[in-house]
Amino acid sequence: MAHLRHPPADLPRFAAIIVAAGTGTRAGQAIPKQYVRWRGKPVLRHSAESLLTAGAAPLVVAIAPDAADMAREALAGLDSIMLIDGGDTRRASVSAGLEALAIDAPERVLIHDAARPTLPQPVIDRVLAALDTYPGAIPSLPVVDTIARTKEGVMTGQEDRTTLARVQTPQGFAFDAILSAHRAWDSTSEPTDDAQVLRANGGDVAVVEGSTKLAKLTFPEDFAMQAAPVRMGTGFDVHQLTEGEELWLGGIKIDHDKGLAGHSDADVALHALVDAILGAIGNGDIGTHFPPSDERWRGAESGQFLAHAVSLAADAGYRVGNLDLTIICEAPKIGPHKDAMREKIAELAGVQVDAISVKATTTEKLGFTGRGEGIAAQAAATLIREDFE
Ligand SMILES: Nc1ccn([C@@H]2O[C@H](COP(=O)(O)OP(=O)(O)OP(=O)(O)O)[C@@H](O)[C@H]2O)c(=O)n1
Ligand SMILES: C[C@](O)(CO)[C@H](O)COP(=O)(O)O
Repeated sequence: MAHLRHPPADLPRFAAIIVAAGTGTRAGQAIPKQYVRWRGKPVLRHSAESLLTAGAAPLVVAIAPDAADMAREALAGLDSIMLIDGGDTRRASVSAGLEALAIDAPERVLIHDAARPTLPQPVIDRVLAALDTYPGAIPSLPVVDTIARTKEGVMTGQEDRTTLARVQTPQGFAFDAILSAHRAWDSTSEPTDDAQVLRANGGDVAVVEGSTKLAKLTFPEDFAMQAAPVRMGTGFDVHQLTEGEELWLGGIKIDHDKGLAGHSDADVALHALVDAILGAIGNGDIGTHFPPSDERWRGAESGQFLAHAVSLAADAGYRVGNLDLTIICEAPKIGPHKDAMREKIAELAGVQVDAISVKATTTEKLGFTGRGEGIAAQAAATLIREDFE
């Protein structure tokens, strides 16, 4: 496994360290979490492949000494990998990786948690680009929740979240700067990341945009979403037909004597599709993400709701497989508009038109749809795990 190769000339040159020597105690899996199969392959292999594809050479992987067989199996067939023994803490594992690289020191190094399997190339690019200016760079996400200070179960204050960020890996460094910083660290305390180590030694750290896809697998529930290669969800919605409103259905404006009433454009068909997608990823419903109490969504085009649901599915590791929609009304006639709706929905969902079905039915003049008081829609969605062929 120690066949080192150089990256193609057009790729940025850097070394990388993946720290994979932890026990994964909080994840509660039968084996350390970095060796658990996740989205088709061991957790560790995902980011190893991403870093190698991005041009990391060599890629040092710090493992627990008793996990060598699992590590070799997880990384089988990958070139440019150096397996080394990690330490008792994350810091010690990183230090061991840096010392292994110091023998033939690279200019730059990325340090990454094995526990963050999905590593988008644009994040690597942003971190490396920041190293042109700074000795350190970290990907981060904004804090979206209120951050409270607490004592004995009672809130005692709050932080100004606009000054805070959630820090991820890979963290990038000028190699000599991070090696010196680790060597100088006072080992009576443990840093939670390497940016702290660099800053403690006087190095500036740039903050670049991270990715929700980089989420760390920490607890058992973080593994829950990964099991199924295909997930399905259903959605249902109703809006009232009233005079003086435009009629939007399936992303298409239809000439009709009445339109649907609602906080947004009231496109009942797209709303049912949004709920079907959110249902498939277990992420609430349209009201959770676009509450009617929020003035931003007054009169909003529902196409943006569908596009957002698709992006949430992508964040969870899924793409749309197919969408099946049934519109329930006496009028207008849906048939003449079906193809336009299919095309619009396919565009919003990022799939081919043949993955979209639009059907319509009446309720034989029964009930509120039969009396023309409203339109209902129901939908089913399948989502396919991104790595599933
Ligand atoms: N002695 C250690 C401890 C942690 N890590 C690595 O540091 C990363 C981030 O740590 P964390 O998610 O906390 O992993 P664990 O320490 O394994 O988890 P836990 O705290 O639940 O045991 C992981 O990829 C982990 O393998 C490491 O290389 N060496
Ligand atoms: C390095 C890190 O992933 C940055 O967010 C994080 O600090 C690791 O913490 P852990 O407790 O070792 O998981």
